[in-house]
Amino acid sequence: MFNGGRRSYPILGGRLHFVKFETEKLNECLDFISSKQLHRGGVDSPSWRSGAQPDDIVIKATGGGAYKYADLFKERLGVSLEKEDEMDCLVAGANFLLKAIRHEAFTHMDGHKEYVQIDQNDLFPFLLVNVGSGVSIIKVDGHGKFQRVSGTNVGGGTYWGLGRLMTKCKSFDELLELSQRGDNSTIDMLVGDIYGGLDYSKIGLSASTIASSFGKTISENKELSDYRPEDISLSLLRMISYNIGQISYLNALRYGLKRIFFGGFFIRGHAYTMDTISFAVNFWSKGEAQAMFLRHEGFLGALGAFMSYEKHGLDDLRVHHLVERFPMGAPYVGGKIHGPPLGDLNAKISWMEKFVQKGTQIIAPVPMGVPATTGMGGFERPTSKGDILRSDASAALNVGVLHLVPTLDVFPLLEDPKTYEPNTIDLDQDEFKYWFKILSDHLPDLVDMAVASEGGTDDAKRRGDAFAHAFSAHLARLMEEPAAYGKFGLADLLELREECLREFQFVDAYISIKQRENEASLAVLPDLLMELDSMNEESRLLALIEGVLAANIFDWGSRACVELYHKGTIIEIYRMSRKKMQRPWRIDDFDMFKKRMLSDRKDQPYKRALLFVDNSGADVVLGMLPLARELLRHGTEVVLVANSLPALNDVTANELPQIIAEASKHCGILRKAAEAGGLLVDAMAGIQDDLKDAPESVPLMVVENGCGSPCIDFRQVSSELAAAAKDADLLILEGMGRALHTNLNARFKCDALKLAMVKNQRLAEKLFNGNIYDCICKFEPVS
Ligand SMILES: Nc1ncnc2c1ncn2[C@@H]1O[C@H](COP(=O)(O)OP(=O)(O)O)[C@@H](O)[C@H]1O
Ligand SMILES: CC(C)(COP(=O)(O)O)[C@@H](O)C(=O)NCCC(=O)O
Ligand SMILES: [Mn+2]
Repeated sequence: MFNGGRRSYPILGGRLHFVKFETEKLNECLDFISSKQLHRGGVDSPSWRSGAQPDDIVIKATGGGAYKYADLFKERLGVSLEKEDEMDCLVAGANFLLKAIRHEAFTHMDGHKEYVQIDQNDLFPFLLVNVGSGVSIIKVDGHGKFQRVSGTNVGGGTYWGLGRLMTKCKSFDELLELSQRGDNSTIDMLVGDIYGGLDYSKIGLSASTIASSFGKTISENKELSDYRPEDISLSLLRMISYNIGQISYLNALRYGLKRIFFGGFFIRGHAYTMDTISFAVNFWSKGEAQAMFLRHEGFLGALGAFMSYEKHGLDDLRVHHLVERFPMGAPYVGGKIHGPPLGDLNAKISWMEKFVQKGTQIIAPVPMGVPATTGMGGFERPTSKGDILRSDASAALNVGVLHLVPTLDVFPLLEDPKTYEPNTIDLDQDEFKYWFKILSDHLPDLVDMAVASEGGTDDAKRRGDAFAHAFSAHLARLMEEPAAYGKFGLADLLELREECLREFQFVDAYISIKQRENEASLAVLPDLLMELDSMNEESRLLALIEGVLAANIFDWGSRACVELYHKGTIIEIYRMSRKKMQRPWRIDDFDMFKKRMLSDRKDQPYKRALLFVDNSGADVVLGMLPLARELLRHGTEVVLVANSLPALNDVTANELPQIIAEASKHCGILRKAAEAGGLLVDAMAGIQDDLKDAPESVPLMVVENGCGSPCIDFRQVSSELAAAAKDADLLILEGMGRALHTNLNARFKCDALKLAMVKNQRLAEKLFNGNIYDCICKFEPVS
C-alpha cells in the first residue's frame, strides 16, 4: 500500500514488542538478540536466510547507552548503533503515543485511574517530564518543536540509589514493594508534629502534610538500623515524587501550561508514586494543572528512536492502523530476557505449565500498583497494604504488543468517528464480574471444542490447557484492575478470548459444528425459498426478517442457546424459533422498514446494501442469504461482510463463497448475482448454465471485515470494506455481538437496520427491560 502518493516505498505491517531490561543485564540482552537473530529481522526473516551481512544492519538507539555500548554491539552482534538525540526521541515517542494509541494517557488521583481521550487538535503545548535516573523537563510545542526547559538530578536513580544504601534492598521492585508497607510519619516531620496534631488550615495544610522529609530523624537519637526499611522506602519515594511534581508544576506555571505528561521508568505504573505526583501538581496549581501518565511510560526514547527510521513511514500512522494485543509470551508472564522466544509455541506452553505448577503465581500476566487511596491530603498512610505489586521475576508491563496494520481503516459511513464508541454497555466492576463468570463457565466447553477441532491429540490437549490458563490469567488480571489494559469493553474481552485461542494455534475451534450446520441448512434451503416465493411481497419481507431473527438463535457463544441444541435437530430448533416469533418484537421498526422498501423506494431501490453476517449454518443460510436474495431481486447490489478470522461459530469471508455456490445450485437469482460478483468462478465450473438468457443481475459480493471477533469496532475495519462502503446506502447489522453488544447506539451516514435475538437474560433486562429470546428490529433511516 502506498501512502497518498507521498512515499515511493510501501508501508509494511509489523509488530512492536515492548521489553525492558536493566543496564547491568546488557549481556543477557545481547545473547537474547543474538539467539533470536532479532538484529537480522528474526530467524524467519528473508535477510537471515539470504545471509545478509550484519554490517549492513543499523539499529537506532538513544540515550547514554547508545554511545557507551556502541562498540559492544558492534563486537557482539556486528551491527552499528545509529545514535539519535535523546530529547528528540523522547518528544517523538511521546507525540507518537499521544497521537496513535487510543488509551495511552490517564490521570491517577487518590487511587483512581481514568483514561483521557486526547484531542489531536488540542494537544500542544504540553510539558513532558521524563523521570528516568534523572529528570528532564521539556516544553513541547508540536512535532519536532520543543525545548528542554529544566530538569532535576533528583530522580529515579536517586530513589533507587539512596534506597539501596539505606535499606539493603537487592532490587528496585523490592524497594518499591517495601514502600507499600511503610509509614512515613515515623521519619518525616509532618505539619501535625509541629502544630500539636492540628491542621495548619490558614495555608491549606493538613496535619498529615509533610513539613520536612526525613525531618523527624534529626531530633531523635536513633541510628539508621532503628528505622524500618519499609518506612524509609516510603519517605524516600514521597520525597522524590513530591519534589518532581512540584518542580514540574513550577515549570508548567512558568510557561502557562495546563497539562503535564510524566514518563520514564521510575513511575512503573505504581499507584502511590502517581498519586503523590498528582497531589503535588494539583495542590500547588490549585487544580489548574493536570498530571497525566502514559501506559508506555518507559519506552518514549526507544519508540522515538524507532520512529526515526524514515523508511517506516511511521509518522503517517494513525490510530486505526494500530491494534494492541495482550497475548501470552515472555514479556507477559514475566519472562526474563531469556524467556520464551517470541512466537515459539512450545516454549509459551511450557511457560504456562510452569506457572500453573507454581499454583498461585499465575493469577495475572502483568504486575500492578496498589489501587489504594492515599487519602484526601495525598499524604496519608497507604490504606491498603501492598502485597499486590509483584516482584520483577513475575512482573512485566502494562502494555501489549502493538500490531501495525496499514490495511485498517475507519469505516467511512460512521456518522462521527470522533464520538463513536463501539461498546453499548460500560464494563464497570459489577458488569465485569458478571462477564468474568459467564466466560469462565464457558471455558471448559470451549477447550473441549478447541481440542477436538485439532484432532484431540496430546499436543492439542496441552495447547488447550495452556489456552485456558492464559485466558483465565487475563480475566483474573482484569478482575483485579479493570483498567489494566486501557479502557476495556465487552467487545475487547470477547476478542481477547479469540486472540488467546489463536495464540495457542487453534485455527478454528468450531469448524466441525459450522460445517454440520451449513450442510443441514443448505439441505432445507430449496423448500424455504419455494415457500417464500409463493408469498406476496409484503408477507415475504416480514417472513424474511422473521427468518433472520429466528435463525440468530444458532449461537454457540450463548450458554442458554447451547443448552437448547440438545433438545432437537437444527431444523426442529429453527422451526420452533420461528413459531415463537411474536410481534411486536421488543424493538419493532419493521413497518417503517417495510414502508421504505416497498413504498418510498419502490421505484428507487437501495443502490448497495452491506449485510454484516453473523453465524454459520441456519443464521446465514436460512436467514441472511434469503434476505440478500430479496434485495438483489429489488435491484440492490449486495455485499456480504464477514469476519476475516474465525470467532465462535461465525461464518468467515473465506467460507462464504462455497456456501453461496451451494445455495446457487438451487436458486437462479443468487447464481446470476454471484456470477456478476465474481464469486462463482471456480465453484461453478462445469455446471450447466440454464440461465444464460436471463437478464443481467446486480452483483452479490463478499468482503472481509478485518476482524476476528464476535463484535465489530467500526474504527478499525479492512480497507476492502471501507472501499465497498463508499456507494452503500443501506447497512444491515446482524447478531448480538455486532448489533447489541456493539453498535446498538452507533449512528451511520446511511440507513441502518439492526437485527438480533437477545440470547442472554441479563442483557435483555438491562438494555430493553425485556427477556431472553426477545428480538430487536431497529431501523434508523438517515432522514
Ligand atoms: N526493575 C527496575 N530496576 C531498576 N530500576 C528501575 C526498575 N524499574 C523502574 N526503575 C526506575 O527507573 C529508573 C530508570 O529509568 P529509565 O527510564 O530507564 O531512565 P534512564 O534511561 O535515565 O536510566 C531507575 O532509576 C529506577 O528508579
Ligand atoms: C458471543 C455472542 C455475542 C455471540 O452472539 P451473536 O453475535 O452470534 O448473536 C453471544 O453469544 C454472547 O454474548 N454470549 C455470552 C452470553 C451468554 O452465554 O449468555
Ligand atoms: Mn456470532
